[in-house]
Amino acid sequence: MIKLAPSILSANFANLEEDIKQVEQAGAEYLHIDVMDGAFVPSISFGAPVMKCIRPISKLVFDVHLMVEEPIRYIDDFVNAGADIITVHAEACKHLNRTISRIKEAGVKAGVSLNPSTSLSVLDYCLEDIDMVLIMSVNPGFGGQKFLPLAIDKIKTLKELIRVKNLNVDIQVDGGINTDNVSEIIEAGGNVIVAGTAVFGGDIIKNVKNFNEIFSKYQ
Ligand SMILES: O=C(CO)[C@H](O)[C@H](O)COP(=O)(O)O
Repeated sequence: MIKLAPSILSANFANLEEDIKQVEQAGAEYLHIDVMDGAFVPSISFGAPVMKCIRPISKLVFDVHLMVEEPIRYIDDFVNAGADIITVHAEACKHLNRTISRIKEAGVKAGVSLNPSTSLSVLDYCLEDIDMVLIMSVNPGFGGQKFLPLAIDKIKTLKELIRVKNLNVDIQVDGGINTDNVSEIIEAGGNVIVAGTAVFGGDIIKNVKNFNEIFSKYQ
């Protein structure tokens, strides 16, 4: 199943409730929540208190992408604020194994994200323990960047690795995705598609429906 995860980084923060309701009404399944600390990435976005405020207004899967140094420090905060999935960057964790264990002990799904230049080999000793890999197709920190084509081979290789090991791990792809390039990403093996600008820029309901129409060809 291919799923759309609209990234609220590109939503209108003065109108967040309405924007979230629109993506939900239009048929998105996840809400991608980009948390940036101004250290691991240059920007600062928002933290668990904001997420706690939006949790009661939506039944979407809250898919939290922690772009923060040593995310282990914030796992309990985001679990208490209503996260369903917590994804951490391999590059940001001193102790990745411990961080994954902490997420799973807290009762939510665990994801590991890789920057564009990070090798898939960092997954060698954790792929069996996680629910999702997030392949960054831009350098994290900003919405509205151009998709990096190097992600395609990476997705294909990861998909094959998951197949050979007979695992049930989602491949999420994030950055610069729109209705023109999403088919190539799905054909490479991506099944959780993050889109910010291409969802929240313009007519939100129409944008979500356009993505879902493309997804329906692969279901
Ligand atoms: O993680 C991110 C940036 O670090 C964003 O989720 C990502 O860039 C999505 O935005 P867009 O679809 O506009 O590229």
